[in-house]
Order: sequence, then structure tokens, then C-alpha cells
Amino acid sequence: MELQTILTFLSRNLNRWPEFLLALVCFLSIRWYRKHKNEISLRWPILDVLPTLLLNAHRIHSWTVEIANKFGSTIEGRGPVFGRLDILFTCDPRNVEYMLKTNFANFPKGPELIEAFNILGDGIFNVDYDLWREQRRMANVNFASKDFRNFVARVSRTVVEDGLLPLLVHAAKHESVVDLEDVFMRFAFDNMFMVVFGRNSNHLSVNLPPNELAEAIDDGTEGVFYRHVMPKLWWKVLGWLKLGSEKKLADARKTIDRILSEQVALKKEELRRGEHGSDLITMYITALSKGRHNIKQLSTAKDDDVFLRDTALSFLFAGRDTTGTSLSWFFWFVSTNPRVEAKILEELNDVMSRKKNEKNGMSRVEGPLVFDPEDLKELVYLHAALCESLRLCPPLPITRRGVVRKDVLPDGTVVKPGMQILISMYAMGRMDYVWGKDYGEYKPERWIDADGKLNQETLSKLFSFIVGPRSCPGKNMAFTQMKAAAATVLFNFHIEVLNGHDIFPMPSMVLHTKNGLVVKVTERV
Ligand code: HEM
Repeated sequence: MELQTILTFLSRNLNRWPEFLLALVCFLSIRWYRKHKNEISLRWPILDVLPTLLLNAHRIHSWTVEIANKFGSTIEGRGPVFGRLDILFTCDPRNVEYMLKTNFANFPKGPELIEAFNILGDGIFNVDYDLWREQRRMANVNFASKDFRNFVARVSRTVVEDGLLPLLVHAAKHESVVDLEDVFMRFAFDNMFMVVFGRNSNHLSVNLPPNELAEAIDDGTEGVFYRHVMPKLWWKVLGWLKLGSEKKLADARKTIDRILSEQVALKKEELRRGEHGSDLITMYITALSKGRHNIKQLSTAKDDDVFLRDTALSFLFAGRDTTGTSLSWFFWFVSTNPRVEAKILEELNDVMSRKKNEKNGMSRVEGPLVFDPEDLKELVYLHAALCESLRLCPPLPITRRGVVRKDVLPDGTVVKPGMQILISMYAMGRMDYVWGKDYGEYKPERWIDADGKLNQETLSKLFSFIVGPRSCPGKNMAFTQMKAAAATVLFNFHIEVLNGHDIFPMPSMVLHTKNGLVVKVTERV
């Protein structure tokens, strides 16, 4: 009877279908909202995660922490129903360990990522399978050699003594403010350039000179970042039309190719004259000439020089921004945590006094004091403070992996070929179920055990250098460089972040600060 009434009513009002449709849409939307109101900050009908992703793009890293702490550490995003996005976001340490270590072979970087990074050519950072394995073997042998480790320590000391100290002494004397992030990016560039080519680029000098190669690498990194946020078709079209970010990337590539091929040629000339160094490029040239590796057969690089260019660029790219930004975040944390600064100073003073006693009172030295590589090994609290800032602000906040075969992750999530997996090291360092409710606090103590040594269990939770066969081979080098800079700067200078200077991460591939780290430097009495 009632149905009959409804049907009669509808047939008499058929011409009013737009109002009916609108009412139906409102009714379904309210029902959907009631059911999903707790999830509203994440998923939307039809467009799925896309609207929230766009709304939070400017604070993407802190947003991933919020959603992971709220909805769980593994989230699948499909994107709009008419799109082809199939992304899995995870910061669950069990899943990450499984993908990067236990079943490593099933989760390569994959052709999509390698194409986006093609400026790096066939360098170690940007290849998979046999070509990667062969290069990794080569890198492991080089990095493990005592001669190379001593060389890295000497380089760090040289850049601290000849570049960093004069610049800070000058800034303190003239009471000028400095952007510490720019200073540390220059510091890291000089270190890496010297490690790779054996000569100082003097980018870190009192007059802050520009450097064509450093600038081209910045432009290249920016271009690669845009390739990650734009649909592939867009950046391909920009590339064909030679416009926008792709034009900048192509220009950067030309500059990089020109400078690196000049440097490789110079190095080969030095070797012909019998001048052998301990730098990386010398090691690679020697290994290639002795035919110790079958890289030539595996690489698509048309000759040795192109392969050496790819290798040099990969190391400069991997080792500069990472160490540079780590140091600026570290100084931000320390200068805003006076308790931690006091404890680091106590440790530095102990090491310096012991050294003075051992050296029979060490006659009064004029000017700032520099720490020797041997002294750096004793600095447990400083090491812990660096780990704590790397946990909270990992320089590479996110990495990506593809899937070769269907698989099930330890938390039960099914992954399939075609899926892109985003692993957030930034969120991994801020999960309350891993680090406790105080995960947002800067507490170096969590890295030290009851015997005053570095806590091995906590160290195993640090994913900022990732884990497994592709974990960072430059980790020890990075700690040597960071400790050399941090110890010497903190012992000799007081760093004060300018009042009102706010600091937060920029949405980029490397965790740069949005506005730099502007500080006032004064010499400690
Ligand atoms: C605080 C400093 C550093 C951090 C946090 C860091 C972190 C990382 C991370 C997370 C990766 C893996 C990237 C991925 O697979 O997507 C990586 C790879 C790599 N890093 Fe570092 N890195 C640092 C410094 C350095 C330095 C100083 C070097 C210099 C040699 C270096 C050389 C490399 C290389 C060559 C790779 C590629 C390894 C491979 O694919 O087998 N890194 N690093």
C-alpha cells in the first residue's frame, strides 16, 4: 500500500528528478560521513587519499607521523578511482626489515624510480641487480680499507681546520649572522669532493664563494624531486618541450657532465705522472684498469669515463646533502636544549683535559682547538646526540621500492607487482609504540646503556641509514665528518639561533630546513 503511494507520487513528479537526485546524494553523504567521521582526515569517496594528501603537502612528513600514529603504520592509498595509483605507505619496522633485509630480492628500487633518477646514470645509488651487486662489492672493499678510513679522517680534519674554523672565527669577530645550514652544506661538499677527487674545492671559505658543480647538483636534485610529485606524463612532456623543471634539470646535467669529465681527466693525468692518492676515483680507475670487476660488461655507460662520472656524482649526491642537513638539524636541537649542550661540553672538556695532561700540560695554544680523529672515538654522548637528531630528522625522510612478485608482509598486508611502496624513515623515528610517548622529545640518553656505552638495542632501531644489503655504506664516514665538525664548533663557539627564527622541514627529497638555520656565533671564553 505504502509502496503504491510512493510510486504514484514519483510518477506524478518525474520532472523533478534533479531535486530527488540531490536529496539522495545528501542522504548518502550524511550516512557516509557518520560512518567514517573518525577517518575523515584520511580517505574521501571517489578521490581516496588524494584530497588529504594535497591539503597536507606543505607538511607532508609531520602529516605521515600523525596518520600513522592514528590509523596504523601501514596504509594503502589507491588515489582517485579513475587513476592508476597503487601505493603502500609503511613505517612498521617489521615490514621495513622484511623488505630491506629478509626478502630484499623481491623489493628492488625498480625501473620507475631509476628512470626518475636517471641523472645519476649507472652509479651505485641508481641501479638494481647484478650491476648494483658488483658496485656494492667494490664500494665495500674500498670503504673497509684502513688506508681509506684514515684518509677520510684526515680530510675531515683539514676541512674543519682550513674551512669551518676560519669562517666561524670571522663571523664571531664581525658579529655577523650566518646561515649554518649553508655553512654545513659547503662543509659536506668540500669533504665529499676531497674524498672523491682528492683535492679541496674550497667552497667553504670566509667569502662564501659560489660553486658551479654544487649549484648544478642542487638544481638536479630539485628536478628529480618534481619528477616524484608530478605525474610521469607531465614531466615527460616538459622534457620534450624543454620547459620548467625539466629544462633546469637538463641544464644541470650538462654542467655536471662537463665538470666531472674535466675532473676525471685531471685525475687520470695525475695517475700517469705517478701521483697516487687515496681518493675514491683513484681506487675506481685502478680497479677498472686491472679488470678486477665485470662492471664494463654490465654497465650501459658507453666507456670508463662515463661510468667514473656516474660513480663520482652518486657519491657526491649521496654524501653531501645528507651530512650537511644532519649537522644543521643537530645544531638546531642542541642550541634549543641547553641541558644537552652542557652535557656535550662536559664530555668535550674531559677529552681535552685528558689530552692536555697526556701531552704534559700542552703549552697554551693560541686560537680555537681542533679535535683529532682519535679523540672523536671517545665521544659517546656526542654520538648519542647525533643519533637522536638523525632519528627525529633523518636527512633522507623517505625511500621507495617496487615489488617483483606477490608477497605478504609480516603485518599481513598483501603486496603485488606494480605497487609502489613508500617507506618513511621520518615516521619510523616517531612512532609512539617504538619510541614511547616521549618520542617527540630530544633525549640523547635513550641511546646510552647502564654501562655508559652506546645502547645496541636502541641502535638497531635507527633506520635513518636504512638496513640490509643496501644500507648506507657511508655511515661511518658520515659520523667521522659530523663528529669532527660538531665537537670543534661546540667546544670553541656558542651558537644562538636568532630570536623568532622558526625552523621546520621543507617538503623535498632531502630534509632541508624551510628557511635555513640563521644563528649568531660567539667565541667561548
Ligand atoms: C648522515 C649522513 C647520511 C645518511 C643519513 C645517509 C642515509 C642513506 C640512506 C637512507 C640510504 C639508502 C637510500 C635508498 O636506498 O633509497 C643511503 C644510501 C647510500 N649512501 Fe648514505 N647517508 C649518509 C651519508 C653518506 C655518505 C657520507 C656517503 C659517502 C660515501 C654515503 C653514500 C651512500 C651510497 C653510495 C648509498 C647507496 C648505497 C646502495 O644503494 O647500495 N652516504 N644513505
